[in-house]
Amino acid sequence: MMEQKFVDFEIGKQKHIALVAHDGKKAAMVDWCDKHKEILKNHFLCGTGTTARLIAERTGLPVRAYNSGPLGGDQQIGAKIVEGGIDFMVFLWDPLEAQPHDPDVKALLRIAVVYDIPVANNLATADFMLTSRYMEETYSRKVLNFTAAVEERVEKMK
Ligand SMILES: O=C(CO)COP(=O)(O)O
Repeated sequence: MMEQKFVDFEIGKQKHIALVAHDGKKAAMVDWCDKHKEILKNHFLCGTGTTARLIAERTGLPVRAYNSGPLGGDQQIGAKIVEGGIDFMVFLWDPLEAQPHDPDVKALLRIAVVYDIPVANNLATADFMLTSRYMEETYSRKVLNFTAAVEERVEKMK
């Protein structure tokens, strides 16, 4: 039997949301979280170190804090996406400021696409996502079947 190229991963009704913002976007992120805290409180929240702390302090919501972005926080969140522990992300990256950890930023954005998780990179998209009917439902995201992909690659490399 031909192996499926993609497999379904379910995003539950309760989302595992990563919140990440560059310095120039932190105020906007904190304001946005405060404005939407009645919705956000129904989900599991996490974020890069500084962003998570600022959101938790302003809103009173529990936000699991990973390392600060430039110190590996983006990579930790990327790893969690790979493991299936994060399935929704608001990442307000700053288009007007160079980042020392730009490769990590790119890697996180890339892995979010690979794992087909909803990602907002600006407030308008974040608003659309948060008011989507899928916030109240489960959603089936499509992820490349890595078992089949590895099998195929191993056969090819032999
Ligand atoms: O740099 C970041 C994302 O790339 C954010 O990290 P902090 O939330 O620790 O500032």
